Amino acid sequence: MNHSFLSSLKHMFKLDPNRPITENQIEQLCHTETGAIIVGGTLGVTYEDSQALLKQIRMHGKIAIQEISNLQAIVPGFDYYFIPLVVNAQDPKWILNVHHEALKRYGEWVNWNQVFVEGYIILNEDSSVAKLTKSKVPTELEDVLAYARIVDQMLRLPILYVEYSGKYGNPDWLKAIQQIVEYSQIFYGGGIHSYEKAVEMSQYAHTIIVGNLIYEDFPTALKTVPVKGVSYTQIEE
Ligand SMILES: CC(C)=CCC/C(C)=C/CC/C(C)=C/CC/C(C)=C/CC/C(C)=C/CC/C(C)=C/CC/C(C)=C/COP(=O)(O)OP(=O)(O)O
Ligand SMILES: O=P(O)(O)OC[C@@H](O)CO
Ligand SMILES: [Mg+2]
Repeated sequence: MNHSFLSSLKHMFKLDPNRPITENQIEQLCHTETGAIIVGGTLGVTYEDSQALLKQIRMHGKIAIQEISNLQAIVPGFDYYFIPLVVNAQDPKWILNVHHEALKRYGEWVNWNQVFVEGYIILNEDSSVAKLTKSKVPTELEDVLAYARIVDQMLRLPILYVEYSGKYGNPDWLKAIQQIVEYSQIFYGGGIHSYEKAVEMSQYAHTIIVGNLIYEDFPTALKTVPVKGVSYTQIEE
């Protein structure tokens, strides 16, 4: 592991610019021990909504990361940018075509020290992201591990994002992924709806991400963050 910022992240919240949240709720999220706040979603993400979230996160001094999902909504001023690359997408637009388009427009202004590419494996076929990217969702572990090897060993991407968006994943699969990954930081996201689930997936992922729960059960979302000094079970680096 050679990315000190990434390796400091145990937990992150993901705010969807397309969903309503109050200023007070953002303040409460920022005052937890979460490592950073990601701004991103699959559908209906606009420049204005993303910028409004950035402003509020900034007010509370938390690290703000934009996860870019469409070209029209790239907002300058975030601390970091995460660029998804969906390795099981079947629609070529979402493999590298959209990235090519982005770099044609913005390539000369990108500060690469702020950018991390995320190799996404989409594992919930009912999620918006699976439908948008026409992802081929594996049903066998051996296929998942082959995708993980593409991200980790073949492409050497800094982040392997195991994405179950909207559904809790299979901890055995995460454990198997953890056992073969050597380089990438493992992000896990999907269906974390309690502190216990956060602890369970933190055994197998370096970083867990909580999204929908913020909008469905705010008090429980706050409770998924490890308390200062009482961290989740640490995984060996
Ligand atoms: C000038 C300046 C500020 C430059 C900085 C910008 C920068 C670093 C540019 C780099 C150039 C570049 C390569 C940009 C990439 C552009 C781009 C549009 C990439 C597409 C990425 C992609 C494959 C998107 C598909 C969707 C996806 C993977 C989204 C990720 C987020 C996600 C999975 C959210 C979960 O969805 P959610 O909304 O929660 O789902 P539900 O609705 O079901 O809940
Ligand atoms: O919304 P949930 O299911 O928490 O998933 C979080 C994140 O992985 C979505 O990109
Ligand atoms: Mg969501």
